Amino acid sequence: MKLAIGEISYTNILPLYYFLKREELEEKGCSFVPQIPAQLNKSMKEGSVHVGGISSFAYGQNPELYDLLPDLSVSAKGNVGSIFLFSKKPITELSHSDIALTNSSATSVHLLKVILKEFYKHENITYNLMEPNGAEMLRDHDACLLIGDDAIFKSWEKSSGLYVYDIGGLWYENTGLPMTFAVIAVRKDIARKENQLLEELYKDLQRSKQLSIQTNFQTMIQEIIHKHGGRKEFWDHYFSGLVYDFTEKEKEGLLYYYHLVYKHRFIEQPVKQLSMWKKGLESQTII
Ligand SMILES: C=C(O[C@@H]1C=C(C(=O)O)C=C[C@H]1O)C(=O)O
Repeated sequence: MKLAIGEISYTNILPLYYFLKREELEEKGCSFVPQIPAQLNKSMKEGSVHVGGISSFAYGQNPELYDLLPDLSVSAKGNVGSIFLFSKKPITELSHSDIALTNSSATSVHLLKVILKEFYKHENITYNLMEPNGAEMLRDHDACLLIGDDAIFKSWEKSSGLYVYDIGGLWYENTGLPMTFAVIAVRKDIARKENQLLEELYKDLQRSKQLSIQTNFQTMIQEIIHKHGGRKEFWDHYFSGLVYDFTEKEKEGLLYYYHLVYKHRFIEQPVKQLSMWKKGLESQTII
């Protein structure tokens, strides 16, 4: 296997993958590995997956292992629409509470911890990682955090008197910055060995992103409705809130996130630079 490509198994990343020429890539030695973010983070670190979307938090834990593919990310400037805290109490009253966290995430669980500590000054919160099942999580906890399709489906349930907070929105209100939830990373060892194939994949990811945007996500949305249900207006609104670029502004937001997760010691080393992959060359570190 030349290139094992990780594919986050949530709807949010689909625009980057939907129009890939999968068969051509497979003929050239690529394979696709669909997994939830927490599994992909692990597979990339261990080396069984070589390139693809991972939690931006996972890059921050091991920046020495990866380069980031330029102009690609899963980000939001404000509400993200699929990362929610469902709470029995208002968010201002969560000190001394018990919160269940989905075990599928890395970025959002730490983002929530940072928001509650840094911006709300909450103390003594107990966090428990659990399978992403909202009803189970809320049985013995004051609140639960869900991400991806699990969060979307839970948000469709009839209102049950819960307070619902969009974590991307809370980040933006407090920082004025976008938040990058997933980056597209490549292991540095593979980037050197498989540079040409990587270039082809990169071009194809860019093409998929462009086609998705040009077609207003419509072909993709038809298929999503068939698979998951939901109204066209819901999905139109969802994709209009997601950002697939990785400009200086997203980088600024991400570096500020790394600053805060380091400040609260969720990562061991500060991350002040991002190492970007560059076609045909050694990676470049940018500030
Ligand atoms: C936008 C989202 O971002 C996801 C959140 C992740 C995390 O919290 O680790 C990882 C990958 C992203 O696909 C989402 O959950 O819908």
